[in-house]
Amino acid sequence: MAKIGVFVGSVFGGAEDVAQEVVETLTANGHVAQLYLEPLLTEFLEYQNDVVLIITSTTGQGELPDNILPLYCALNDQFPLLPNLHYGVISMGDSSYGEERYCGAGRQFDELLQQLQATPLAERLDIDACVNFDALEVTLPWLSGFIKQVV
Ligand SMILES: Cc1cc2nc3c(=O)[nH]c(=O)nc-3n(C[C@H](O)[C@H](O)[C@H](O)COP(=O)(O)O)c2cc1C
Repeated sequence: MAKIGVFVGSVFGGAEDVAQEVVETLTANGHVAQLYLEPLLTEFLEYQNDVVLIITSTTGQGELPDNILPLYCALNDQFPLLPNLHYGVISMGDSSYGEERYCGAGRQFDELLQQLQATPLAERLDIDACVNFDALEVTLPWLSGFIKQVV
């Protein structure tokens, strides 16, 4: 049983819907999962010896949604090293915005967590709204692989 924080970045609610399903699945698998919709650095740091999942859409031109941007900026500014943190990133986007911008928010978060010395438990999942109308179709198989890596 692991303690898993699910930190969400969403503009129109799609990533939030995915995150709610993810929390239900994690809980059904015996983990203690908590959803954060307006995530703060203090909340994130409570997981520095545990597991976090970032589930974020991309907005603007490859940018982070407003609700998760303060957490990203605080991590980037304070730059706390997190060598005991394990994580996963589910990044939602749309490839019609172009390669540079596609899933930019999740990519930025993934890169930052690697710089902070956290360890990914699975390769980032990029979900393309052009291809996957139902994000859960790709999320749930990815999540079952992720869960197997959680000790
Ligand atoms: C105004 C706007 C800007 C967007 N910009 C990007 C972008 O730069 N890159 C990308 O991959 N997707 C972009 N998207 C697509 C969204 O990330 C995608 O539709 C996502 O599933 C929305 O999730 P949400 O409902 O949680 O916000 C954009 C969507 C909108 C409406």
